[in-house]
Amino acid sequence: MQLSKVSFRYRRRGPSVIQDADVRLAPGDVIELTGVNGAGKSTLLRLLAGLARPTTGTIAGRPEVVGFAPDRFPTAQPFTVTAYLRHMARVRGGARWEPWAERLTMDHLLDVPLGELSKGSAHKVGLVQALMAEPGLLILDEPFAGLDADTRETLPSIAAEVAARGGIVIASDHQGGLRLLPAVRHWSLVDGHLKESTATPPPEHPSEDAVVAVTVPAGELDRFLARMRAEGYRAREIEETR
Ligand SMILES: Nc1ncnc2c1ncn2[C@@H]1O[C@H](COP(=O)(O)OP(=O)(O)OP(=O)(O)O)[C@@H](O)[C@H]1O
Repeated sequence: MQLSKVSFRYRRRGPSVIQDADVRLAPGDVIELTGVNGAGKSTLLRLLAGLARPTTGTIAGRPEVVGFAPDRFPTAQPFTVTAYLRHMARVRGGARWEPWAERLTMDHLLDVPLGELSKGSAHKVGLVQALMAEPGLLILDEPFAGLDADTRETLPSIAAEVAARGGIVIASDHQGGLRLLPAVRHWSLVDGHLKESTATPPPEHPSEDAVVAVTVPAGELDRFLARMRAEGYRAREIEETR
């Protein structure tokens, strides 16, 4: 996917929110987008999603299936969570939403009307509708805001899995939630200009390794190891010696 000299302004004589963004996204990229409030992160994400069109410049090669989880999921809709997700699954050609709802621990929310959801719960519904169609481009606007600890921990592995099957993942994030993943690209928006920084933020504990042993049911071993590796840890099976 290629952005070529992309600029965007909301009003004809208004200021350019995005100026001359020239950037390429490759399958498997995970990108963290930062910038101060009002820098234009949501605007850039909407341009990438195809929900807004560049004022000038072009965006080419957008993957066919785009999943977009907005920063504020629109809850003013007369559905329960299940009815909404079923509807979205039909729109998405029979996509499976149930495994995602389970993974994001939403069982207790399924019968709740959208309008009665808390901010974090509504956000999870937005995540499920974005993930269910196996997007080639997954766009997450402030995905960690308001999420409970379990879901915050799950999200990086989900991003890594989407990338591992060739999807592009881009998330605006103030909280560094994706930084543990290996090979994350860092974009920042400053005065309308999109900059890529090559410097990876230093690990929190640069020279210290801790080794832990974890016991998991044999049937879950492969999934557990894959999840740990997706999050950038070195993980291997140890032969039981006792
Ligand atoms: N619909 C709109 N009409 C006019 N201006 C808008 C509109 N939406 C956003 N803007 C302006 O565009 C600029 C960028 O907004 P945007 O929401 O993209 O920033 P952001 O980086 O996502 O901010 P935040 O971190 O607060 O979510 C801001 O100056 C904002 O006021």
